[in-house]
Amino acid sequence: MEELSAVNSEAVIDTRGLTKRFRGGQLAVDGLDLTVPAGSVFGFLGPNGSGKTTTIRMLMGLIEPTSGTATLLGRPVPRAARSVLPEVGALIEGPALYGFLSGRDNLIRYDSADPAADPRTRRARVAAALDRVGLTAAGSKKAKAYSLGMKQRLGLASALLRPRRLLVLDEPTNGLDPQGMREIRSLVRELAADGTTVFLSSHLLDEIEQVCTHAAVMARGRLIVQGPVAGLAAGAHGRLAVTTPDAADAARVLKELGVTGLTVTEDRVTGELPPGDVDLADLNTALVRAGVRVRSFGVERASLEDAFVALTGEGFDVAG
Ligand SMILES: Nc1ncnc2c1ncn2[C@@H]1O[C@H](COP(=O)(O)OP(=O)(O)OP(=O)(O)O)[C@@H](O)[C@H]1O
Repeated sequence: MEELSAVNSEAVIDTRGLTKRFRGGQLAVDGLDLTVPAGSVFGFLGPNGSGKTTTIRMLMGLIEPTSGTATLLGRPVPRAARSVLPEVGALIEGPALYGFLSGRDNLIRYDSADPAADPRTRRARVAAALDRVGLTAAGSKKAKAYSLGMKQRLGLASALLRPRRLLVLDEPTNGLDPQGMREIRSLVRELAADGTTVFLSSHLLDEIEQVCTHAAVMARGRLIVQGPVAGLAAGAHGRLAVTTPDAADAARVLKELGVTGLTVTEDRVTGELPPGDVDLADLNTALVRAGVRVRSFGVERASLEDAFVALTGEGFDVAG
């Protein structure tokens, strides 16, 4: 595993060798060392079946690890789950809602089931949570009349009925239309701006790039890489791209200068920059000297997808 960031002493989630082997022998999570810094929006990224939900279920004390350790907010789980989980809001596998109750009454019911929740402040906390997720106007509507995005926001509201230091969201935008996705993403950004650490799983690379400050990439139960999102993408080199009517000549010159993996179309050449320090100005000068008419010249920023492919040697090909 490649570690791109220094271990944060203020880790909100920290796991060492966390492993889950299911009874059938399936190794779902394999020796996970995960460090989620305080204040981050942390994306837990991986294709379907890579072990994300199993990890989250271990963190939330829902299933026992086979081996390894985990701490949440500095305290060991599952041992200290009782004392630590009240400070953690979680949304796992979609909210359980009563369709015949209003959004507001769903939250009241949910809060009433929490022995640690103060009934005297219940109505005010429910109103504040509805307001937080933009459901004040729809609060009296029956939940069965809610769109999927509204249901998901109501689920988030249930995680926000008391102050939380950490929110754990399992695929919070799964199944939502683009508008619903945008709403959840902007809500996540707002919550993070208020100082809550958000840990969210996703199989969508662009989602992680849009909302997360940090990410960890899982594949087949193993952690491939973790660190700041900007650093992860930088781990894959950007591709040089030249637009020119003299593409074949350009490719020949670039090849001589050590550019590899060249692709040539009618008016465009792209390729991998050679390792080490390369002055792009020298490449451009060489092209011009060779009589190549350059229309545009630059390096395309590597995406997290490029990084994933570079790290695993396989495409990020997921269903759904
Ligand atoms: N209760 C279980 N018993 C046996 N195998 C399981 C169980 N739960 C999950 N698995 C297996 O463990 C592996 C990891 O599953 P997990 O649900 O953690 O992946 P995931 O990354 O969350 O994917 P998804 O997004 O599809 O939920 C999969 O191969 C899955 O089939």
